Amino acid sequence: MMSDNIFDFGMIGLGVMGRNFLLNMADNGFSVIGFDKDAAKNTALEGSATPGTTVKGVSELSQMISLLKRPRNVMMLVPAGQPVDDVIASLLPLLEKGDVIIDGGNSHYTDTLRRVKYLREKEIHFMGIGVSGGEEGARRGPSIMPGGDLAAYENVRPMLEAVAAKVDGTPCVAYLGKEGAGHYVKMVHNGIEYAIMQLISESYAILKAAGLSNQQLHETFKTWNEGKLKSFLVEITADIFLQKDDKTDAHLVDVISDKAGSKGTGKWTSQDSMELPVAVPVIDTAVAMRTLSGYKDERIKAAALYSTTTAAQIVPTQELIDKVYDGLYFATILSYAQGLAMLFQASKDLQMDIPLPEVVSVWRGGCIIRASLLPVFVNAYKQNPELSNILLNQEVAELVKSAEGNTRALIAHAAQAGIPAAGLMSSLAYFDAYRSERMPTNLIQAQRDYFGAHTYQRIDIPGTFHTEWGQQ
Ligand SMILES: NC(=O)C1=CN([C@@H]2O[C@H](COP(=O)(O)OP(=O)(O)OC[C@H]3O[C@@H](n4cnc5c(N)ncnc54)[C@H](OP(=O)(O)O)[C@@H]3O)[C@@H](O)[C@H]2O)C=CC1
Ligand SMILES: O=C(CO)[C@H](O)[C@H](O)COP(=O)(O)O
Repeated sequence: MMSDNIFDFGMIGLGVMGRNFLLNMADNGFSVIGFDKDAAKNTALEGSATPGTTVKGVSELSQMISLLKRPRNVMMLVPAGQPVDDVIASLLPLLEKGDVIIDGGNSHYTDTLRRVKYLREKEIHFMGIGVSGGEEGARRGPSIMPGGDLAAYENVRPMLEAVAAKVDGTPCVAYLGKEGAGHYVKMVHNGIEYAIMQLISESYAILKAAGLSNQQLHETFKTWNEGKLKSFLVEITADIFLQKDDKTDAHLVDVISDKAGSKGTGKWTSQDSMELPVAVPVIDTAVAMRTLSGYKDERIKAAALYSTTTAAQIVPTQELIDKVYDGLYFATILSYAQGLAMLFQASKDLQMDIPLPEVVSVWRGGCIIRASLLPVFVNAYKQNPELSNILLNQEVAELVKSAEGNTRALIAHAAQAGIPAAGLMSSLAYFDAYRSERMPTNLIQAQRDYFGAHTYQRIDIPGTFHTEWGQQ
């Protein structure tokens, strides 16, 4: 017979992430128990456990809680929103003061702030933790972004460090700030994820228009993944081009609908960037392009109405591939720059104390946006932990400048050929604005004052001014 209080860790929600995270914990020597109301998921959990590990699945929440060691560590990996509140409500009568609840899903940080306050009053520790790496990451080593209750973090830290991805022996987990910080960092991680995915899809469009076959696209991305673009997203893109459809003779990528889905984190990043405000136009563009992808019926009509009459200058294939390589590299750096600038500002404005050196270190392994660029950013923050934008770091500047010429040529090519490349274009437009000592926004100030008496400042005399425009 099983004795009481034998399990180290409990999981609620045994879907893609919960099941794999729990199996990962078990492989690392922890005794784990999972709850899912769907009995089939409990059976599947136990059935996929590594022999010799201690894994149990139950269909009664109270049973799971009664079998946990005290103080209890309970994590949930359920859909964001109401399900998280429902789980908390069902846990409260079963838990005791000092127990720990962890929300590992993609919750909005404002929900996390609310839940932290609510549970603090009940003397229950609550942590919002971002988990990234998808199914494989959860199983073999995710990147983990904890925030909130520091005492609770110290309690679960050995477990999180054991299951996290490792880079050079260092676990990809660190305390990333107060209250909602873990979920804030994960939200911005996903914003950057959206941006890079958009940029890769534009690169694909340009190369496909130049006549590259799926085999050639595979080889190109595979080669890129051996160089400066080495990253998880480039690696899986190379694989995708090889995948054959099991229903037709086609490559799978060619029969997938071009309407892209989303669950909300990219949109939240854009929304919150505007609240701060911080400019993240590549992320905004990525969100907008997913939205536009949904206008399928209208796009079919517009394609007939506006069939392109533009013709790009013919560029030899290898030359074009090199331009796309640099353009994608340039725009990828710009995507990280915008997301990290947002975290810098949010950390201060929302009093979250997000340590950017730790954020980029945690992103080096396990997560969807892991890339060989991350150590460069780690160095940048080592030199200056208060760096407001990584574009101001000398090493980053050299990398950006090395790719700038080809990026401009690539964007000119895309514009001439009528290939949508809004993310790439937006990255260059941001770069050109960011490196402008004087922007043309003096004219906007003049217009605002002209029609609305909104006043303006001068470059030569301090103070605030208004002019009765046109009365000369
Ligand atoms: N999939 C991914 O790549 C990643 C997902 N995430 C986030 O992790 C979380 C979980 O995602 P994922 O595992 O993919 O989702 P799944 O849909 O695969 O699994 C969700 C699980 O939550 C359970 N559940 C839903 N509502 C409730 C509820 N009210 N009470 C108890 N259990 C509930 C479901 O149970 P049942 O089906 O039996 O109702 C299911 O087992 C989400 O927040 C997601 O955004 C984070 C990183 C990566
Ligand atoms: O968090 C994740 C990866 O980091 C999830 O896979 C998330 O669902 C991706 O976002 P979306 O579904 O909106 O594309």
